[in-house]
Amino acid sequence: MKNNRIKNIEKKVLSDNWYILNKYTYEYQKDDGSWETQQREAYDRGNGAAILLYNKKKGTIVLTKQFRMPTYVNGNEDGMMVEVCAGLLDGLNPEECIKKEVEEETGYQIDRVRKVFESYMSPGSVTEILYFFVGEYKEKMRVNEGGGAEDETENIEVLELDFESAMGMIASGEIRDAKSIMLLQYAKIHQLLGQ
Ligand SMILES: Nc1nc2c(ncn2[C@@H]2O[C@H](COP(=O)(O)OP(=O)(O)O[C@H]3O[C@H](CO)[C@@H](O)[C@H](O)[C@@H]3O)[C@@H](O)[C@H]2O)c(=O)[nH]1
Ligand SMILES: [Mg+2]
Repeated sequence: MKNNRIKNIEKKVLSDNWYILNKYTYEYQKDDGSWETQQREAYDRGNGAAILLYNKKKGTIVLTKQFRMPTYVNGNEDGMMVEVCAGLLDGLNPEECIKKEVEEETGYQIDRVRKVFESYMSPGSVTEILYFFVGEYKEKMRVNEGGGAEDETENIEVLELDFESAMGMIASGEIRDAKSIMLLQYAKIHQLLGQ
């Protein structure tokens, strides 16, 4: 940490039930040189990785569909979310993590992935940085049905969609998950699936 305008950082754990909610109190030096005390809560659930699985020949991509409680309590009618495959690092490096998640959630065993960018997803409240990948899948790489890890009570449906229909689902509001929109737009801009 290298910001001379921040000092005396104190951390108080507000909740450590599943992930950790911390309250930070610190002094911040304003433009006029004076110091003020600030407080910010930061939810720490670790970092994550996400991937767009695509098949250039077929013009298709693989997405997941699952119930997301935080969206259900905030206007998402049935709580179901269509998302790219993603998961928390859980001690692995981003590349190892995403390959493991791809196999667990979608059933594909892929050997090559390419990192395309990284992003803080909600910098005002969540500590998480997310690493973004793209990777090609082929039918012969399917080793199981996917669906998510049993011990994590994940119930994930695997969707194989035409790339252009998925782009249409952003416009229609059927896809409204930030990491998924970012990767789909990356694929469009860089013509990953051709024109
Ligand atoms: N019991 C319990 N289980 C939980 C809780 N929160 C999460 N879990 C379980 O932990 C699993 C974590 O699954 P991952 O696949 O590793 O993570 P993810 O939830 O898919 O995370 C991805 O999407 C997030 C939301 O967009 C991203 O924030 C994250 O970086 C990653 O990309 C969840 O599916 C769920 O089963 C909780 O509070 N209690
Ligand atoms: Mg996941």
